[in-house]
Amino acid sequence: MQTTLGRQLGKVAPPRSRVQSAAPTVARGNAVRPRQLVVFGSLTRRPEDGGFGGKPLLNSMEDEVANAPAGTPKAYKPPPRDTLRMGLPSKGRMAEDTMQLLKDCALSVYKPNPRQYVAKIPQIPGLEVWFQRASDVVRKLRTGDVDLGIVGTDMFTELTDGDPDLVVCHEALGFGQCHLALGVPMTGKFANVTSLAQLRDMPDWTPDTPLRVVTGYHNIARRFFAKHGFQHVVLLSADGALEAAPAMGSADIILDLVSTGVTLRENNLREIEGGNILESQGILVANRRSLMERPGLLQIVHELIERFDGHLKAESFYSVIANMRGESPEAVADLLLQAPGLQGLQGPTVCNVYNRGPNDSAAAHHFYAATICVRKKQLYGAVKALQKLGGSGVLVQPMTYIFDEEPERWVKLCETLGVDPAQFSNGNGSSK
Ligand SMILES: Nc1ncnc2c1ncn2[C@@H]1O[C@H](COP(=O)(O)OP(=O)(O)OP(=O)(O)O)[C@@H](O)[C@H]1O
Ligand SMILES: O=P(O)(O)OC[C@H]1O[C@H](OP(=O)(O)OP(=O)(O)O)[C@H](O)[C@@H]1O
Ligand SMILES: [Mg+2]
Repeated sequence: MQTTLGRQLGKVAPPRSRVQSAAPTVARGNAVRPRQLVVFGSLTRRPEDGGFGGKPLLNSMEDEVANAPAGTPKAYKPPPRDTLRMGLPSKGRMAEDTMQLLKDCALSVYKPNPRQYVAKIPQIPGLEVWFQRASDVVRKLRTGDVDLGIVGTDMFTELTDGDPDLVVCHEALGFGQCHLALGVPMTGKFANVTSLAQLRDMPDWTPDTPLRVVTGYHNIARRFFAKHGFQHVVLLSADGALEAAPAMGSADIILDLVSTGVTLRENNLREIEGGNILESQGILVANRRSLMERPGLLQIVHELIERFDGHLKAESFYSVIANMRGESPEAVADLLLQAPGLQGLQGPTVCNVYNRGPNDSAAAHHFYAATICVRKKQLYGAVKALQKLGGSGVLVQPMTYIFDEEPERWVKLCETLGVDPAQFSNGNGSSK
């Protein structure tokens, strides 16, 4: 997608003089859409620029579908297959975190060797795992070459543009948390720019000297700047280390992922008010048609949601057992139910402790063991409260899973798809 010039410049933007502004269209991949407000840099090749040797570049139908704007009728149909497929990121932090999540959910991904891109999950026999770059997971979900996938919200939003053929089955997998934001220099002409409105209203931006934004998220950027009334913007491309571009002079500002904020800060950039565009984390996405037409896929999604939710919910709780003095189990339960933070999820479990006094004599006090779930953040307060109520021998254990009767997300997904959740619950699914 880049010209020779782009490659010579190490994939970062061209100097301002080479930027073509005020072009009437914006291109991404092979999709061209008319737009007035935002222009693009000369590094992006348009289909009408022609291909090699002056001949137009030909694209496969699969490629057209993978990169088409949302809502485009899809002519491509994936080759027939009997297997069910899940795409997972093949490298980088998303890959590691995805594998960790599956491991935490007692799902082992069996990959005979590291360079092989297909794997099995023995606990879910009908499902093949295919490792792909995260962006390709999204593209293959769109074409239907994979049925399920785990990616970041950022990538999903950038590449699908609200495509109704894809369905988000789990929107918060608890890893890869970051946000997409503008990074603006702290010094120079930006020294006093602390908000989006101030950035937009700077007199510097004209058709000849547009605001140069370097980003890997052109679709999101185009929508964002148009929505916020920016008149003269040029989007430039780079594959990494974007934070260097303003200091290098090859861009004015950046639009990139931020997590700790260290990279921005170390490159003398800062976020501005109104410049946080999108919150992102790992999500589970499915091809809608696959969900409806491929036998067994919904059962697998049900199982994945149950396992993910069971694990993610458990992560924020401890199981706490305390020996409580009391007249009866009911009296102990009453005591706990009245104390803030000691009710557990649905109420405490209280049972007998068969204790003896010294030398096998009768015990001076009768104890009951009360078990409750306590939020990790509230643990210390809960222990103190238990002690105040006469609790002793307080045991704290990590939780592995908390399974609800039916996860809310699953019920919502069934509603979205117009299917009855009851037909998939309890024993009808794949292996447990
Ligand atoms: N700093 C970050 N903190 C949390 N999540 C991130 C961060 N950077 C990227 N991600 C998530 O990881 C996904 C993949 O990012 P990216 O393509 O940059 O790969 P990577 O894992 O950083 O590896 P590399 O950049 O070396 O290819 C992003 O789409 C985003 O969801
Ligand atoms: O806010 P922080 O915690 O500093 O993280 C933000 C950085 O992380 C990502 O880069 P990555 O490390 O993936 O390097 P890359 O630019 O080569 O992709 C992202 O593109 C930012 O540069
Ligand atoms: Mg990266």
